[in-house]
Amino acid sequence: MKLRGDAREIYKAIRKIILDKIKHEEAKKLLDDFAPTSNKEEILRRQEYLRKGMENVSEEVKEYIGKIRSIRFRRDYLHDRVLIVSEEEVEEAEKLGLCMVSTEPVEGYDFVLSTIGYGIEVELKPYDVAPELYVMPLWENRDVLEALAKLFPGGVAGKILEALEPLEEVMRKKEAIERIEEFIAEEERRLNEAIEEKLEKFKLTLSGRDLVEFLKALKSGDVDFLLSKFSSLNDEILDEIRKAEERISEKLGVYVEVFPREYPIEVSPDIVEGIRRELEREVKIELYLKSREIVEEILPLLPKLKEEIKRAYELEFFLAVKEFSRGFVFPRIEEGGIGFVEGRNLFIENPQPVSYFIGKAKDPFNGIQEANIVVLTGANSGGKTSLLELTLQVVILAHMGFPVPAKEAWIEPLDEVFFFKRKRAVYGAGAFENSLKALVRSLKGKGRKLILIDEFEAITEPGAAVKILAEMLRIAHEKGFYVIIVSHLGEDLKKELPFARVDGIEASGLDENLNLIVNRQPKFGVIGRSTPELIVERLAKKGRGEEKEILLRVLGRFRNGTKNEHT
Ligand SMILES: Nc1ncnc2c1ncn2[C@@H]1O[C@H](COP(=O)(O)OP(=O)(O)OP(=O)(O)O)[C@@H](O)[C@H]1O
Repeated sequence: MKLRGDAREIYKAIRKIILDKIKHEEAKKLLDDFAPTSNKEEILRRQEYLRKGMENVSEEVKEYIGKIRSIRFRRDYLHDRVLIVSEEEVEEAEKLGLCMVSTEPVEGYDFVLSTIGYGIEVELKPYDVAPELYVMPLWENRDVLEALAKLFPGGVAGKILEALEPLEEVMRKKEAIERIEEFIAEEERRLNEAIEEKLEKFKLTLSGRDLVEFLKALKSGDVDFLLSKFSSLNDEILDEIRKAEERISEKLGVYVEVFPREYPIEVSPDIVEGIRRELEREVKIELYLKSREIVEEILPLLPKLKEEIKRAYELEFFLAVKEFSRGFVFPRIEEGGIGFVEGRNLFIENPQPVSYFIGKAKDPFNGIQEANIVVLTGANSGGKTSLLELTLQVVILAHMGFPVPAKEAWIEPLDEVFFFKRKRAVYGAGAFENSLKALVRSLKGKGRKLILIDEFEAITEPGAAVKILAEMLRIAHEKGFYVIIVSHLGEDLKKELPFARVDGIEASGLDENLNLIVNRQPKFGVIGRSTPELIVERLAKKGRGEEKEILLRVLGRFRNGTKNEHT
């Protein structure tokens, strides 16, 4: 279905309301598949799809959907390994583009892979040469897998999580190695403090008798005795160092000798760096080997994982549609015009529900004049424009295959929908000419059309407007188009077009806050008065001083005028 004139704006506004309820771009994209269509079967197919989708989705999944992200697997060039192959295999190996390829052993790599017996034996397959490229993105997105496992119990995400479990230990090591400087610095400080304390104590506990013996030994040159006095201290220091190293090793998962055996204890950055590099190398190999084991289990599950992520986005989409269309109804798709019962304008907060139809008078409109051309008249600010918009909302959503904001609705599939918004009252030839052209264009050709026009007369004088509109509406009538036109010229148009129905929205007065009391529900077949006197009255009551006087005089003219009409 084609959207003409300002109808596209309404479509965009509806889309925005729906899209604002969706977080993920991937889920937002699903709405693109719901562009309005004139194809009845397609509309029904979409209705069925949405009906089922909304039925099966519940609020509880929201929490998990929020955690879903697409998991991207990237082909990286890995600089930590070299692949040694035979001359014949070089081309194939290089094509993999995963790491350095050589026909002979080369120095400077953390580990060596080979098809010809130099290092770790591999086949020339990407998942053999670089299994981490498959495994690591999954490991890094465990939260996504966990959310998917909750959304689809028994699915592949849960299986992948299980397969990843053996990685836990090596990943813990890897993380610890990244913090090795921090661990060592902390232990170094602790050690120095502990030793300092021991030295302090040692000095304090040297008794007078010890001192006498010490001096005696010094005199006699008894070195062994002297050293024995310090050896217990030395043992204690060594013990502290060992304990500190044990604590570090526990964190790293391998034993490392970090500290020099002398006081004060100070580890040079070079040594830390050396230890780190060595540990990293070990962990890389371990990670490679573990990944290789895991990748075999995981590879066959990846296509299904992609599907699960897609389904999660679909759930998010269904959830948004469900939220958007709470209290809505799927319209019946049938011939004979457009109608809705208790329609609620999406752009108005807490709207008064309005029922309306054009074309055939189906239940509950039985007995009301049927017409393809309807003139909507009535009170200023009564809700005429809003009713045109509501009609558009219902029509557009119905053609999207969506539920519509009403209790009941039916729609004849249309080829084109035109909406001509009220243009500012500019009497310039340009505005008039353009609007006229647009209106004429809408009447051209054939097809099932709905044309909504908001106060065309605002841009020309009423006399001319009646002539133009009467003739145009007659053409629309002859062509079987549906037209709803908002106009204050109801009386004149009714005379010219007996086949048209004129409906009216009425204001019955002002409430205590001087707001217009309007029944937004049009009365069928009744010309609605535009009640400008109520606006004058409102301003008169609100006004002050001379302004008030002027307005009261104008109001008086209305009252007298009315009296005169009756007498
Ligand atoms: N069904 C409704 N429920 C509640 N408020 C409504 C409803 N329809 C319209 N309104 C409110 O009434 C006001 C006037 O609506 P609208 O512009 O549609 O009136 P109008 O008849 O086209 O006015 P005008 O004669 O000035 O062109 C708006 O603020 C709108 O939000």
